Amino acid sequence: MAPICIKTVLISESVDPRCRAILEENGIRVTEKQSMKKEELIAEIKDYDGLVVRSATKVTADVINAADNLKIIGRAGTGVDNVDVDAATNKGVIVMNTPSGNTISAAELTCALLMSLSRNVPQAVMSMKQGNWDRKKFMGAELYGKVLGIVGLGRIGKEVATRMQAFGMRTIGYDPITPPEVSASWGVEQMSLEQLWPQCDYITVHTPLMPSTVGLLNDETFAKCKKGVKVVNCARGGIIDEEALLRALESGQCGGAGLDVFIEEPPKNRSLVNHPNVISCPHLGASTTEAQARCGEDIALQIVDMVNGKNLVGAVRSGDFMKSCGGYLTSAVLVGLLKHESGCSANLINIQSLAKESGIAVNQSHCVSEEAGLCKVEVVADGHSYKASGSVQGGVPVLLELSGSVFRQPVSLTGNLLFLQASADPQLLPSVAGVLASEGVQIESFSAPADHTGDVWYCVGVSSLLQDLNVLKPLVKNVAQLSI
Ligand SMILES: NC(=O)c1ccc[n+]([C@@H]2O[C@H](COP(=O)([O-])OP(=O)(O)OC[C@H]3O[C@@H](n4cnc5c(N)ncnc54)[C@H](O)[C@@H]3O)[C@@H](O)[C@H]2O)c1
Ligand SMILES: O=C(O)[C@H](O)COP(=O)(O)O
Repeated sequence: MAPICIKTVLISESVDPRCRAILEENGIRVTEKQSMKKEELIAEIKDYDGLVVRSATKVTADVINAADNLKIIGRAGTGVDNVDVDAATNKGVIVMNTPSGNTISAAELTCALLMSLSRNVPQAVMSMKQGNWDRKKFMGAELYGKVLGIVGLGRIGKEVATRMQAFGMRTIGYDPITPPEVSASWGVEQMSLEQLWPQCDYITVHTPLMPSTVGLLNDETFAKCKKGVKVVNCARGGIIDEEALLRALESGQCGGAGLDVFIEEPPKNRSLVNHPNVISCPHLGASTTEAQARCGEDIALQIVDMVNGKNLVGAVRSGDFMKSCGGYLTSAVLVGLLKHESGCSANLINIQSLAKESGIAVNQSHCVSEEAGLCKVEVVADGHSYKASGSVQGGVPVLLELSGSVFRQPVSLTGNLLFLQASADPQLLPSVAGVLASEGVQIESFSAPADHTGDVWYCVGVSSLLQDLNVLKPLVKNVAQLSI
């Protein structure tokens, strides 16, 4: 991938000092400013190329749109629900996280809450501190032989399962993505939620917060559970509906809850926190020295790798399509087509959402090809069809064919590229070179197709993009440019 220039980074939360040190060792100026109000952040962010946050900074569309230079939002941790990823993507800002740095810590806190719920440890501690010695009130129940339902069998769900199996718990679970045979290999039997609810003595949720997981446990689903079921939420506030939980605790349908996260943090409404059968923490899942060291270090290294054009690790959405050859090629073709059509500056990160907004339908399909790794993309815009095929060679995405023109050599999709469609003419290159020179642009490479019949596509590597593509229009039938 092409390097991205990051000279200044704002760290807006308490992130491990290794993060700052690594960024500074790599020539990036770092400012740390914590607990800023929204208006302060909006005023501050204008000057920075990068922002590093944890979960408390709300990186809303207002903040992103105020950030004229912003290229990267780094989340030192897992959840990016505090970042408006759509707004960032539309503005061409990469959002990246460090999803595995705090997995063990979050899993261990979940296990601690499960154990505390079974033996009323926090309540007993409080009672002791008040001078009591109450052995009857805090009668517990063993975890051994009980059923633990795990909703969300990703990184944390898996670690919780294997730890709680050591206590003799039977672990069952549900995840729409993790295949049942995979979770079975670490001892979790998968089933539908309808089958899961009535079997569980304990339920723990480990999904992201998204429309399909909001209120997974609600009045209706609590009613399907065993009376007295105990629940843990160490994932995100709202996956267990807070009002339904309170009702279930009051009716005894829920026997206890361990909560590390809340819809509003800190919660203004303290009804759950103050309930005698609730034990809670102020979002401490990732608050260990080890997790913070990993996340702080990882996010800094990921930013440095990106700056050096080495790697794009941890990118949340842009990364998903940029990591694949098909996604890269689709984005590159779209940037070429739309760069001068859309009012907003198009780049490889935001182009797919800009295209969607412009009503351009992009269909990516995969077909089995004899040439492994070959990828073909067709973009239909304004009734014209543009087809490209490419692959990744030595880690570099290359273009092999553009709308019927098969290039003699693969064209590296890096740097500033000019695509020209014209009828084959030996005078084309000198004429184009003359126009480019008069615009102060040098030719760095030239790729011609193998077959010169009819209108064909050429690719010209240039020192910089042209201010106005119209200067080439008298010489060519079609022209597009992009910077990668
Ligand atoms: N309390 C904390 O401090 C803390 C720390 C780390 C992570 N977290 C949170 O924990 C959660 C899990 O993190 P992770 O790293 O395991 O994520 P992950 O992406 O590895 O796993 C999430 C799993 O949820 C599954 N899922 C998605 N929709 C689902 C649904 N409707 N029903 C069931 N499963 C569904 C996904 O398929 C995935 O396997 C996230 O919300 C994350 O933000 C909290
Ligand atoms: O999603 C996460 O990584 C956790 O919720 C931790 O958030 P924190 O970095 O604010 O502790």
